[in-house]
Amino acid sequence: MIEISGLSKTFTLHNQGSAVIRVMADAALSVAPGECVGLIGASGAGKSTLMRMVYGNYLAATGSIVIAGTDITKATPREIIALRRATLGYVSQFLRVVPRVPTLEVVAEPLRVLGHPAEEARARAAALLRQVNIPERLWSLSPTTFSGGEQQRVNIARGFIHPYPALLLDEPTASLDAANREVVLGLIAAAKARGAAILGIFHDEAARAQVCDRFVDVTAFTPQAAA
Ligand SMILES: Nc1ncnc2c1ncn2[C@@H]1O[C@H](COP(=O)(O)OP(=O)(O)OP(=O)(O)O)[C@@H](O)[C@H]1O
Repeated sequence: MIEISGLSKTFTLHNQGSAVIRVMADAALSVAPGECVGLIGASGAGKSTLMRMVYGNYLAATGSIVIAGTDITKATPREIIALRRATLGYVSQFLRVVPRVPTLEVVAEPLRVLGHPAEEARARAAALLRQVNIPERLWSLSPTTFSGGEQQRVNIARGFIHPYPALLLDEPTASLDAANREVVLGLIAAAKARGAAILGIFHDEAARAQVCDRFVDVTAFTPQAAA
């Protein structure tokens, strides 16, 4: 479902004499349907950079990232948007939303843009918000004033509302208490059971041991190690 090969990345620092730094060389990994692969490696090894390339936010210098048949390194912006709508979900640590949109609508939105009727999308959003323990009195408010943990749970509800075939998770349990952490690990397990291919960064070792089937150490892709 996710096939990465020969992937390398350089950053050009335009404000520092156009210095070019190589941060990744010849990265390769694959994630099969129903599998959760955890990215590990020291701070600065390139985990976030790799995730951003898979989501299409960072350009690759060389190589390919094929997701459900589309090579995101060569896709047009329109193709990337279509892939993100239907196929490739992403749950980041932080919620970014348009101000003043109620929480229920924020969570329902991914289904709305896929053409699901408003009532169905809202019902599904309500069920997920209940599951991640966001009190109903908050659903009509914008999540911008919510606590860190509440915002993260809204983000998780939004990220799991559509059954994406491929899912990227960046620290999905970072600011959660033990009970909510278990809820999120349950959502991840359910996504795997329905066949999602999941690539994640989890600093929480117990969480990653519980949901990951295997790990890829990105240190192996740093240019020094590859040289
Ligand atoms: N936008 C950028 N411009 C220049 N260098 C960058 C940029 N983003 C990342 N880097 C560099 O790429 C390398 C990998 O960073 P990255 O954030 O991917 O590491 P990480 O493994 O996710 O670290 P952490 O666990 O601390 O989040 C680092 O040396 C970093 O300085």
